[in-house]
Amino acid sequence: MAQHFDYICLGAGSGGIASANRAAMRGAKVLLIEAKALGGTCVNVGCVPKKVMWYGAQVAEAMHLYAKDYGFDVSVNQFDWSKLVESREAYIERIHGSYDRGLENNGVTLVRGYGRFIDNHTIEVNGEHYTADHILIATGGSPTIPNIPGAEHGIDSDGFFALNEQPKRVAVVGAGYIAVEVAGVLHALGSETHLFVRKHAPLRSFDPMLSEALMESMATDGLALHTHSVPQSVVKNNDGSLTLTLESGEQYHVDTLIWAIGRKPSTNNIGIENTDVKLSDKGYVIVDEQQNTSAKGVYCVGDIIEGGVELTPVAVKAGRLLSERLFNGMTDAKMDYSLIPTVVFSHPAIGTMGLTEPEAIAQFGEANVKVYTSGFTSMYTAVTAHRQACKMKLICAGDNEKVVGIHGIGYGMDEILQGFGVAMKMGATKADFDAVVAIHPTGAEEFVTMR
Ligand SMILES: Cc1cc2nc3c(=O)[nH]c(=O)nc-3n(C[C@H](O)[C@H](O)[C@H](O)COP(=O)(O)OP(=O)(O)OC[C@H]3O[C@@H](n4cnc5c(N)ncnc54)[C@H](O)[C@@H]3O)c2cc1C
Repeated sequence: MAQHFDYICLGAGSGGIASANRAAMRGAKVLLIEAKALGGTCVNVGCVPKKVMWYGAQVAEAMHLYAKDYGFDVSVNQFDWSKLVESREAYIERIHGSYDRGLENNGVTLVRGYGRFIDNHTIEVNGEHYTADHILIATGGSPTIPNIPGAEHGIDSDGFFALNEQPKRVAVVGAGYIAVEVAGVLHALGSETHLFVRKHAPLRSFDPMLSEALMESMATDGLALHTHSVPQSVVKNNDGSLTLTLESGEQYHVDTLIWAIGRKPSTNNIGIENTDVKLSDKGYVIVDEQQNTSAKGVYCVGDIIEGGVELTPVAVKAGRLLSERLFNGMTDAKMDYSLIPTVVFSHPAIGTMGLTEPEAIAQFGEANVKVYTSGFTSMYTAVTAHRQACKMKLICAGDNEKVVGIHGIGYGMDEILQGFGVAMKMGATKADFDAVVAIHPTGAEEFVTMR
C-alpha cells in the first residue's frame, strides 16, 4: 500500500529542499527524496566548496602578492591542500546537519534513495511506492565530458572537489564560469595551470569588457590561457601523467586534466517515460511560467528546466514560490527570471547583471544607449608591486538613461553587486545612481560617480 503525501519533492538540492520546507511551513504533508548528500550540487560539489577554495586562493594571494608591501615578513613553508579540503568538508558536514534539523523542525519526511516515476502521481524509492497530489522534479544536473579518445582520463568539477592532493601541472578545459573559477583557484594555490578555450576568449556571453579584463589579469598573473584550442585526444603515460593533444597538433603534459565544458540535466533515468512530462531535445523539462510541466500536478524547478538560469538562488526562489502557490493560496506566484545578478569568483571577481553592451545596442539601437565606464587600480593592491585593475561599466538606455546593464571586474565586486541589483530591479536611472552620496574610499563608489 503506497504512502500518500500532499507533496513529493524528488531531489534534495537547492530547489527541492527550499520547496519542501516552504510547503511544510504552509501545512502540507511533504516527502523529500534524495539519492546522495543533502544540499545537492551547490552544497556538495558546487557553490560552497568552490567558494571555500576561492577563499583559500585569496589567502594565498594575500601572502604571496601583497603581504610584503604591507610590511609583513611572511615566509610560507608549505601549503597543505588536504588540510584545506578537510576544513572545507567539515564545514559542509555542518551544513548537512543544519539542513537535517531544518527538515525535521518543519516536519518534512526525508527518504534516502533513488526515486523513479511509476506514473504522474507515484514515485518508487527502494521498492516502496509513494503517491502525492503534487510532485516536484528537482533532480539537477551533472557535468559532461567530451566524446574524444582518452577523455575518461580527465576528471570533471565533481572530481576536482574529490582531489586529495594538489596537482602540480593541470589543464582545465572550458570557457564558462566554472572553468574560469577552477583554473583561477588552482593557479593562485600554486599549480602550473593551463586553461584551454575553444574560441577567442573565456566568458564569451559576458560583457566584452569583463572577458577582456579577465584575460589581461590572467596574463599578468601568469595563468596560461590557450585560446582557439580544441582538445583532440588524451593519453595516459606510464608515469601517470597525461598528454593532451589539441586539434592543432600541440601537446601539453599535465598531471590532472579537468573538463568544465558544460552540464546535462538529470532526467534520463527517473522514469519520465511513465509520465506525461515533456522534455526538450536535450532532455530539459519544459515548464510554463508557473513551473507547471505538461503533466497535471507535476512541476519542475532548478537546473533542469528548459531555458532556465542555472544558479542556486534561482532554484531556491522558484521552489519557494511554487510552494506558496500550491499551499498558501498565492495563485499568481511565479518566478521572475529577468534581471538576475551573478558573480564569477575569478581573480579578480566579476559581478554582472542585465544586458551586455552588444545586447543593449541590439535591443535599443546605438543612438539610445549610453555607456559609462571607469577603470582604476584597486586601492588594496595599489600600494603593492602587484597592482590589480578594476573596471566598471554602466549601460543606460532611453532618454531617462535607465540602467539596463551593470558590470564590473575587480577587488570586492563579488560583494558590491547585490545592492546595485536591488536598484536595478526597481528600475533605477543613471540620475538615481548619481543622487546617492559615494562611500569613500571604496571601489563601489565608482558606480555612483561615473561621468
Ligand atoms: C562547480 C559549480 C559551481 C557552482 N557555483 C555556483 C555559485 O557560485 N552560485 C550559484 O548560484 N550557483 C552555482 N552553481 C550552480 C548551482 O549549484 C545549481 O544551480 C544548483 O545546485 C541547482 O539546484 P537544483 O535544485 O536544480 O539541483 P541540485 O542542487 O543539483 O540538486 C539535485 C539533487 O537531486 C538529487 N537527485 C537526482 N536524481 C535523483 C533521483 N532520481 N532520486 C533522488 N534524488 C535525486 C541529486 O543527488 C541532487 O542532490 C555551481 C555549480 C557547479 C557545478
